[in-house]
Amino acid sequence: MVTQGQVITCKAAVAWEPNKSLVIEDVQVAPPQAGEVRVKVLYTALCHTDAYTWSGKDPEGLFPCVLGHEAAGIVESVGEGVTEVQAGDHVIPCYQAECRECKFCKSGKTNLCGKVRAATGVGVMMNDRKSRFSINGKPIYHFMGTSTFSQYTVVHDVSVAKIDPAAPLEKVCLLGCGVPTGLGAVWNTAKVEPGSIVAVFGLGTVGLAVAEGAKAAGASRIIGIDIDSKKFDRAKNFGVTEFINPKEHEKPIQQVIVDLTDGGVDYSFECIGNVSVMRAALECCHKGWGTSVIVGVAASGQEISTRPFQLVTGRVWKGTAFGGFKSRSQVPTLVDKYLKKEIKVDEYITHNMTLTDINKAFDLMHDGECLRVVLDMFV
Ligand SMILES: NC(=O)c1ccc[n+]([C@@H]2O[C@H](COP(=O)([O-])OP(=O)(O)OC[C@H]3O[C@@H](n4cnc5c(N)ncnc54)[C@H](O)[C@@H]3O)[C@@H](O)[C@H]2O)c1
Ligand SMILES: N[C@@H](CCC(=O)N[C@@H](CSCO)C(=O)NCC(=O)O)C(=O)O
Ligand SMILES: [Zn+2]
Ligand SMILES: [Zn+2]
Repeated sequence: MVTQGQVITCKAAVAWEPNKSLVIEDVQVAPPQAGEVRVKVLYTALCHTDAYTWSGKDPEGLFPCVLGHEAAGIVESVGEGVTEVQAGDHVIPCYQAECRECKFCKSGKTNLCGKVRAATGVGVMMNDRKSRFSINGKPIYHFMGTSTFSQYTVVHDVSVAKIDPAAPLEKVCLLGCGVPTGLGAVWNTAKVEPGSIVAVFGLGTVGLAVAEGAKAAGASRIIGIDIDSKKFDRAKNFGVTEFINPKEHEKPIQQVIVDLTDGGVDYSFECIGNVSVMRAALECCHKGWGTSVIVGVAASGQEISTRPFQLVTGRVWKGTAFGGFKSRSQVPTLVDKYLKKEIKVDEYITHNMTLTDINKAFDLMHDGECLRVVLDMFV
């Protein structure tokens, strides 16, 4: 059946209102305009950032919308002027765009890209500032420029990475967010050196990927901190060498870590989204050089604080988006690394479900055993 140039009606999970169950709807997906790509999404995973926006706490959360940003699929058709991908290409949608032309892309200092960010932050496409999703004429907002909880989605051409077709899409969908974020936080943002002592706060997918990245970087000690002690056994397989549960200590966790490490860690990573933990993660760093990287996303209205003296005395506070990876250039390389068994991906997938079960899948994410749930979009 020829779909190119036609409106496609397909199934999507629509968030009509914050915190109300997602509803599987028949949505109309318009053809891609100039500079746009329509993707058949075959597999999507759920990330805690989807749950955060769905909760209503994200200032950029607009409703009704189609959430989802960790996925893999096949290009169905492309709009005018799109040269880097074509129908049939295997791709990973990238919420962090890479145009290679804007001030950010050319700076050599960041992976952030300015080309489409203003549009993706308000749920529309850049060309006409409108959505390509609708239900019987009512527009439904995009999310993060990806909206992968739909069997078909439209993305900007700067927001899609072409990958090796040999890669299993049901696995490499994870390379759209959580795993690269953790690895890149270590390799690109912190640039952890061999022999470093590392603290990882939060042992979910992102924290475990930090541990994996730190192990690969040659860290000598990788201290995992989580309020759920059941996380430790699994975390050992990702490189965590020691475990601390803050609930089992009277002293503040930063003091516990400083005492255990002769003055503090070289690098720490906050992978939870809790501003009190962000403070602890900074303050457990070694005086003079310790660097703390904020990875977790905290809700609107939340603010970080510490004594400025912590920074005056040489600690460095940083943050990372998508682990500092340049998406279109580096996601294909991560896929290749996975194919060469140089990075884990399968190990982060604890559940496989279908699009129709998406609400159950979100419930599962609050279960301590769950890392990533991958949805098969066409079953
Ligand atoms: N910066 C980025 O580009 C980026 C990308 C992906 C995800 N994120 C964010 O990273 C965070 C982590 O994502 P995830 O999927 O790994 O989440 P997750 O919920 O699976 O993991 C969080 C872990 O933190 C633990 N935890 C909760 N409160 C704690 C506390 N007070 N002290 C210690 N441990 C605590 C939980 O038990 C859990 O194991 C989220 O905020 C997500 O939105 C950021
Ligand atoms: N709209 C949110 C922004 C949340 C946020 O920081 N997102 C991360 C990616 S999380 C992926 O799971 C990010 O990349 N930020 C950089 C950017 O959005 O350009 C809010 O305002 O809280
Ligand atoms: Zn994410
Ligand atoms: Zn750019």
